[in-house]
Amino acid sequence: MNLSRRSGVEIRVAAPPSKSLTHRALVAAALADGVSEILRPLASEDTTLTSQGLRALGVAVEANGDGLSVRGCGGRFQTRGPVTLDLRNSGTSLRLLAGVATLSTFPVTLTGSARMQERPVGPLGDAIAALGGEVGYTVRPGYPPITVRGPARGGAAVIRGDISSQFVSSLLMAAPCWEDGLDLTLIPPLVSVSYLDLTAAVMRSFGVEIMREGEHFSVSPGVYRRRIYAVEGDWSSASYFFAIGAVCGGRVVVENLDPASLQGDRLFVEALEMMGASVRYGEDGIVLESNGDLDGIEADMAAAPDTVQTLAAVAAFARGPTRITGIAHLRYKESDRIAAIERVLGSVGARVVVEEDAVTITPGPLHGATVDPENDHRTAMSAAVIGLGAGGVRVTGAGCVDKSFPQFWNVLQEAGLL
Ligand SMILES: O=C(O)C1=C[C@@H](OP(=O)(O)O)[C@@H](O)[C@H](O)C1
Ligand SMILES: C=C(OP(=O)(O)O)C(=O)O
Repeated sequence: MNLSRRSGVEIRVAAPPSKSLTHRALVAAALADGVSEILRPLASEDTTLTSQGLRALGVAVEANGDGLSVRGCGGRFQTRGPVTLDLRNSGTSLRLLAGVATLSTFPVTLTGSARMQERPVGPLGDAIAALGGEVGYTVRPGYPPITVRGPARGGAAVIRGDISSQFVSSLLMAAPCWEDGLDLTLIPPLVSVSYLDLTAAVMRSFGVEIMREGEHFSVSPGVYRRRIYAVEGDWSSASYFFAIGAVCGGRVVVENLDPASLQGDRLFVEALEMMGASVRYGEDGIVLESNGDLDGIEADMAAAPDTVQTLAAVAAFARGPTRITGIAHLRYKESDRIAAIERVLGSVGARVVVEEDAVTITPGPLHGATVDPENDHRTAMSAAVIGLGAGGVRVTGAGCVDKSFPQFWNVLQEAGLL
C-alpha cells in the first residue's frame, strides 16, 4: 500500500464495531441459558476465531442478518472428545477461551501462530490450576500450546497484573460457571485495566454478579442470562482517523463511538488535545480539528496499550519530544511493539530512545520509507498515519489489518486518502 502526503483533510468515517466487546459478548452468550443475539458484531479475523473456537466447543454460532445468533450451553460445553483450538494470532481469543475451557468435559488444547507461541499464558495457567483445573504445556512451560482440563471448582486465587489483563478477564468470565465462584486478587502494577471494566460490564449485562474493590474481584456462582447485545464502536480502530486529522491538519468526524464508553482508548483523543488538536463530542460523531501544529507531551498509556503506536506516529510530527510511559507490556503483543516503534519511526527519520517502560520520540526531518509491519495490524495502521503525514511511505503485507479492521484500507480509499 502506498501513502502520499495529504494536508487539510476533510473526512467523515464510521468506527467499526469493538473487537474487545465482540469477543466478550460471544463468550458470555456462549455460556448463557438460551439463544442470544449479538447485533453489529465486528467481522474480523480475530472475532471469527473466537466464534470458531466456541463452535468447536459445541456452541451454535450462526449468522443472523448483520448479527450473530448464539445458542448458549448454560455453563457446560457439550464436547464429545478432546478439542484442539488454533487461535492463530488472537491473544484475546486464546486467553478468554483458556479460562472457559475448564467448562468442557474433555481436555481442550489452545494453540496459535509461531508468534502466539511466544506470548505468555503461564500466570493464567497457574491460576486455573490453583482453582482446580488441570493445565499442561506441550512445548514450552508457560506458553501456548496449553492444554486445560476441567472441571475447576473456583474459589480464591492470586494473579500478577503486569503482563496481560486478558488473564484476569479469562478467569472472571469463566467464574460464574464454577461451583465456588471466584475471589481474585491482582498483584500490582496493573496494566490494561480498562479492559477489566469492559469484561465486568459485559458480564453484568448478561446478568451475572461481579464486584470489584481496588485490586480485588469477586464473582458469585450464577447463570449468564441470554440477551440481545449491541456492540458499540471501537475507539482503538478510530484512533488512526483522529491521528490522520492531527498530523495532516483539517477536520475528521468519526461516527459510531460512545462518548461515555468504558474503552480505555478513549484516552487517545485526550492525548491529541494535549498536543494541540481540538476535540468536540458532537451530536453525530466525535469531531477533531487540527491545524497540524502539535506539541510534544508526556503520556502514561498503561491503560490504553493499543493506541500507543498511533500516539508514537503522531509524536513524530510534533514540535518537541514526546515521552510515552507504562508500555513494558507492549513487548508481549502480536510483535514486540516497542521494537516496532523504534524500527518504523527510525526508518522515517524520527529519533526513538527506548527505556524498560517508556519510549521518547524526538521528531526529525521526516522522509519516506518502506515499512514491513511484520504481521502486526497496529504497526501497519500507524504506518499509514505516518505515510499520510509525511508522504512516500509504502506498507508491505498490508492485509494484516484483517485481524481487527478488515475494512481499514477501503475506508481510507473511500475517504479519498489513498
Ligand atoms: O481484553 C482485551 O480485549 C484486550 C486487552 C489488551 O491486552 P493486554 O491485557 O494483554 O494488554 C489489548 O491490548 C488487546 O488488544 C485486547
Ligand atoms: C493486542 C491485540 O490483540 P490480541 O492480544 O487479542 O492479539 C491488539 O489488537 O492490538
